[in-house]
Amino acid sequence: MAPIYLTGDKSGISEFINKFDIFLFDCDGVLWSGDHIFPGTVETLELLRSKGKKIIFVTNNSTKSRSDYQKKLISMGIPSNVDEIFASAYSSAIYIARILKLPAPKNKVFVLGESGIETELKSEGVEFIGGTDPAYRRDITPEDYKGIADGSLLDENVGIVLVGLDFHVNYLKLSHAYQYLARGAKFLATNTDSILPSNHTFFPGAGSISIPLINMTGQQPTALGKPSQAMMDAIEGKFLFDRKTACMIGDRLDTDVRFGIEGKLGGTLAVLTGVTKKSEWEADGAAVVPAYYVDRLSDLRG
Ligand SMILES: O=C(O)[C@H](O)[C@H](O)COP(=O)(O)O
Ligand SMILES: [Mg+2]
Repeated sequence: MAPIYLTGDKSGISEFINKFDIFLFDCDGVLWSGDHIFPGTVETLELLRSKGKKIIFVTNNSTKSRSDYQKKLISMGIPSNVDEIFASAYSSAIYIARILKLPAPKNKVFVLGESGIETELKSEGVEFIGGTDPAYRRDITPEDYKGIADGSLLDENVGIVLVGLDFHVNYLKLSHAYQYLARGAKFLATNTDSILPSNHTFFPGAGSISIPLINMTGQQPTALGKPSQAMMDAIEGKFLFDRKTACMIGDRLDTDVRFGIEGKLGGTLAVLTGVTKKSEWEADGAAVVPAYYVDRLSDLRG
């Protein structure tokens, strides 16, 4: 069924808003593009809150922790508290600590990613190496080749390799990560988004960081961000909402809209300020089609 276009349709917009009690908001490509907030975003969230709607921020961006995101939201004029924020670094930490629960000592994580992952792993008491450690932010040396090959530079307690968006990925980190996977470590990814919408264009996404390891091992990582229903279950478990009264708002079909559809939410709204273009769901046989769409989030202000 073709999605309902709401931009400029006042009665359609109020019918849409009245239909839902809770809105799950994607961030990159919907609220902002990098550090550039889209005009009218603050007012649109205020409008929904003024109508008693619950708002949860659900982002695949693992570079920040929930408290980092709270700071970013507040810095952009969006009042929020940590409890309203669900990010892929957090859902990954929960999965590792509370679901995977590998027996010690071989339960340490080798991180390919930024501080957001480290903060959330720490908050769940999960040990890790790699990540933002400056010891890995350098060129590989002959000593590295030798030490990696004979294992003297590897940590035998690493049982998991977790890959997220890493702005400092390099040959040395990939070499360590590969060795751990080759030794049987679990291959996890915070998310597999191919590109990152930022500064009104696109940059390599987390999914593009794990590709070299997929290529080397032939393994696919277990992805813990949208559209993973493990994340939806965790959100529902935390907020105890009726899925039929919830709507997922996002800029990507393969993560956000699919997340809402497979999560059996009452609705999905696609916003055309990020990754997905209308032509993608208009294509013959398009697998994922949103229920509604707007040109930009602020169109919900009518
Ligand atoms: O590369 C990435 O990790 C993604 O592009 C980014 O995280 C998307 O974030 P979201 O749109 O889910 O807020
Ligand atoms: Mg997005």
